[in-house]
Amino acid sequence: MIELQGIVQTYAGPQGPVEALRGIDLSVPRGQIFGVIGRSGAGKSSLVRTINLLNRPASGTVRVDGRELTALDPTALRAARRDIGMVFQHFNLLSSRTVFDNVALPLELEGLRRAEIVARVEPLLALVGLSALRNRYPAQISGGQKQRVGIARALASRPKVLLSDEATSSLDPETTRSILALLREVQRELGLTVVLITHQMQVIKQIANQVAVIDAGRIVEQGDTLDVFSRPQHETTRSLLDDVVPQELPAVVLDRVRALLGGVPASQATLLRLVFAGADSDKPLLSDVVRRFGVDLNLLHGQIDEVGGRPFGTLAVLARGAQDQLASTVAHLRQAGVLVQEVSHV
Ligand SMILES: Nc1ncnc2c1ncn2[C@@H]1O[C@H](COP(=O)(O)OP(=O)(O)OP(=O)(O)O)[C@@H](O)[C@H]1O
Repeated sequence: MIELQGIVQTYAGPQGPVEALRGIDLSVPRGQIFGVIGRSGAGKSSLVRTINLLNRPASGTVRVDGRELTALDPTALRAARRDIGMVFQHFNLLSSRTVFDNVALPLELEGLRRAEIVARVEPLLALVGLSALRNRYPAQISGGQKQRVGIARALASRPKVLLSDEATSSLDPETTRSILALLREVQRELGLTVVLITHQMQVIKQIANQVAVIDAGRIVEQGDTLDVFSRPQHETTRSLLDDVVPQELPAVVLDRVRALLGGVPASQATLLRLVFAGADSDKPLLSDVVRRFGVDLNLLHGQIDEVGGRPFGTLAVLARGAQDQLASTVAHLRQAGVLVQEVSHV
């Protein structure tokens, strides 16, 4: 649905040119919620604004729904942009217009008649849960409600693509959850393709089917969100993930392991970090290995969660038994689809 090829973006900075994007290739399939995560200054805003050419890249091509936007003249580009809605961190509402009139604005600019505008805006206000607040002004509603207005306005032109530039970054955690749930609902209901940029892994975890990690103007890792959460490859990904899925065991757990291991020969115990992702997390695998191989298991630490709506869990387990029992345990878990890491630095 969205194809970026060889995107380079350079700004004139006070100390010379700033290379914000250094050759980005990205392919976003139709109907996905595609998250782009990176630290401050990594190039996220530059990237998302390239998709609707709010930022025209120095080089590279942008294709949306089969049309090469970078090749269109200004009139054709204006028309093509109606297929691409955008939601902003600071909402960008007009303070002198009511909720209804903010949502209606893009339709007025398109030249639609009042009756058509009313027919489009009413259901959108219902969809975002704001029908009752239609006559309020932005100063009279909360941050979360403002973002609902922003989402309804972005949907007014019936876009196929919705871009979200840090849409939840200035909201509290609970409001963030409700706005992300709304984005997911409208994505499903309208069959949209959503590209969402964020610096919070929590946002990716809650909503994205696929994720790309951007670092210093380059995509350093991308894939299915559950795969990236299970097997992060790049240091930046691991460090961003640490907030929601601790990559190392806490010191207090390692202390407990040392206490449990007192006097046990090294060959007869192993500390395992297990990652359960997707359907595999439903199987009774741990009781299974205890029964089959006669190992002892101590559950030390863990969390069970959801990533992009699918089950995801990590567990730290101390397994004790004879060498062959331990080897069979690890092999069995791996065969069942569990990612098993043997932690050696205890
Ligand atoms: N208009 C501009 N002029 C000069 N430099 C810019 C401009 N816009 C962005 N930059 C620089 O380009 C780089 C990427 O910026 P960008 O805003 O895309 O990053 P970001 O990941 O969105 O950061 P943040 O999360 O802080 O908004 C940064 O080094 C930034 O300072």
